[in-house]
Amino acid sequence: MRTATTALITGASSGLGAEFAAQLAARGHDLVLVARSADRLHDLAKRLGDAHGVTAHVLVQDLSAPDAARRVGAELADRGLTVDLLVNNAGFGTCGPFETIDGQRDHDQLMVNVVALVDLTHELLPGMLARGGGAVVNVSSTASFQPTPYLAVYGASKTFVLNFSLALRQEYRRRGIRVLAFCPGPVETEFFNVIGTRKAAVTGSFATPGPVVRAALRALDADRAYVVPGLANQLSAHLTPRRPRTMVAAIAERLSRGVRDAMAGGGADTRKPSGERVA
Ligand SMILES: NC(=O)C1=CN([C@@H]2O[C@H](COP(=O)(O)OP(=O)(O)OC[C@H]3O[C@@H](n4cnc5c(N)ncnc54)[C@H](OP(=O)(O)O)[C@@H]3O)[C@@H](O)[C@H]2O)C=CC1
Ligand SMILES: N[C@@H](C=O)C(=O)O
Repeated sequence: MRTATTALITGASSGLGAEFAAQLAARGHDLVLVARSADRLHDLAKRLGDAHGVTAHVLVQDLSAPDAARRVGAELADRGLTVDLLVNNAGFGTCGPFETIDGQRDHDQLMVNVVALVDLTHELLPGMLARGGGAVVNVSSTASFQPTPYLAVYGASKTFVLNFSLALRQEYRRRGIRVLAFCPGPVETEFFNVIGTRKAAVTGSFATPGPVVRAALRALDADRAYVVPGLANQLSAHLTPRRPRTMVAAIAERLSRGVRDAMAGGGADTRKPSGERVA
């Protein structure tokens, strides 16, 4: 008899995704862990299986591939797995003046942050509806609430994720499906190594993954539409949309010049994380 519910988490090999996996395992969910880094996923699956007695499956997939979600769906079917909670977390950013960013890298960013997220929802939502319930957590960002000069494609990808999630929630809220847009501000993860500078965190204040993911799961439990962890992040998320859009974009450009300068050789701040924080 099937008792545990299963959560599929993309980008589970590090950062927020690994933290979602740990907190969901502690709640008793079986897991499907998706990312490219096979060794990290297998280590995490073993660790969480040993610690919490859950079953953690590993599914190695590059989500920038055009048929990534179809491959994930086919692999789940082969293994006889169904998914009750989809956490679309995998993602990365690019930054700097637009013309300095590699076009293929931006293309791949949209494939992972946007296309794979929509495609995986297409793969898994029909099964949730057929079984009478389920949930989707889409990882957006505080970058979703305004234009983000020098992170133009990244911010726009997260605006897509926010609005897609809010729309989907309205479509499915009476059919047993919860949809949450999770909009964290800067969090200490490998995100800033990948993007190339800690200056990409324009506020300069970092949270740690534990409390931020706890806030997401509390919001999911409460069936909230979206959540912005941290008071300062909430204030900026809720105040900026009330100003003229062009003014917000102009202010954002001034505040983000550190990102531009860092990518021109100004140097990244490489401070290490310490303690647990919700920025
Ligand atoms: N850290 C922050 O300040 C914030 C992050 N976010 C969002 O949180 C999410 C998680 O990022 P975070 O944990 O911070 O960063 P990390 O860099 O620590 O984790 C990113 C995860 O995404 C996976 N990933 C990246 N590219 C691909 C790919 N092509 N195919 C499959 N998986 C991929 C990585 O796995 P692998 O390399 O093994 O494939 C990794 O597991 C992202 O969507 C990010 O935009 C939102 C707001 C703030
Ligand atoms: N929200 C963070 C990333 O998405 C940031 O502000 O850097």
